[in-house]
Amino acid sequence: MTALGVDRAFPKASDAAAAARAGRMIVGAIGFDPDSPAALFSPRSVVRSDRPVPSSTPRARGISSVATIPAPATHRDRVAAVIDMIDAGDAEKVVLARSLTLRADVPLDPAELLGNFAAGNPAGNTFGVDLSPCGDPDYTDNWFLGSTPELLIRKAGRTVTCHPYAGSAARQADPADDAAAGQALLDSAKDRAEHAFVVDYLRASLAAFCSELDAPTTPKLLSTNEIWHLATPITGTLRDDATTALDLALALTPTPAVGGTPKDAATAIIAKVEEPRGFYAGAVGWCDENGDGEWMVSIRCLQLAADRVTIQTWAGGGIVAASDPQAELDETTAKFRTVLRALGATKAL
Ligand SMILES: C=C(O[C@H]1C=CC=C(C(=O)O)[C@@H]1O)C(=O)O
Repeated sequence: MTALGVDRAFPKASDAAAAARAGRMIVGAIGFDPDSPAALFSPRSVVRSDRPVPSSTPRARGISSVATIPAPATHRDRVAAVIDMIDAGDAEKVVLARSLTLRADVPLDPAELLGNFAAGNPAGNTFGVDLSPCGDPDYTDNWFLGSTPELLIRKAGRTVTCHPYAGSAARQADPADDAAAGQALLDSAKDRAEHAFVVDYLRASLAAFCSELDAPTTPKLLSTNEIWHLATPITGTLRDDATTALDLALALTPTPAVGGTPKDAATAIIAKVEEPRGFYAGAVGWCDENGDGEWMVSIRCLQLAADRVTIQTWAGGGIVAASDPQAELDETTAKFRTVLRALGATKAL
């Protein structure tokens, strides 16, 4: 779907949700903090197509690293501190993230990056959103682009679908090693527990909206080019078809795939421990005039600044009692590869 022109911006997500219920098309991005300004808007026109985003081969763009926030050792320390908090009973799961600031030698074209993301993960959900509608000057003419595997919510008529991902292992170059890494993930009690927090949350949250719900108790093993994941397809039937896709997205985000369990305790810990996430780990998508639509969890993504050479990207991982700080740091490093590949920077870094 391509949305062109801003007819009206809705920096308050609740205003956008009211407009969607009144039959307006809404597209854009919601931040990790639901109270931060949203880049949601009613477009002037929309072009819908069943065809995937055309892919392009990433070209080397002289990408260099400017900053790692926080330093890798600090991320490890934060993971250790959060494990202590979990042991003390403050939360059961907390997703901790870190970010990289990068610089390109030449200005980057958002349309070209979109094609690069599409090429890196054809089965993924490629997105590009102009963040200007949020109204914060820091985001004017900034683009938010990525290729996420994770469907927060899709609504078509009364049918809703979620496809949560949680539990990760890096893909390996050698096919036998790669298959073993996937199998080890599927067999890992720690990763199964980390995944179950997300499915339990969605089951409980969707029960408030759905008359029927199918949420399997056993996850599937799926992969992107870079990562093996545990994932569970969930489907439900809405009780009230006046509920829009945007209502559901706002009710669900952030799930424990990017926040934690319990939700409020985990997000309070994230706010205390981490730098603000901006639009990373929020949601990106659309809701049409009938309330149908699709919202993706905004991970495996970057923010391209108005200068077109400054890039910020994030990667996170779920921390549970059995997590290991070094393994969590390595997991975020592996997750950065989706973005680095789209930037043509895998070798450079
Ligand atoms: C938070 C991210 O991934 C989430 C989605 C899949 C697997 C995850 C994990 O294994 O921790 C995370 O929950 C990210 O990519 O930044």
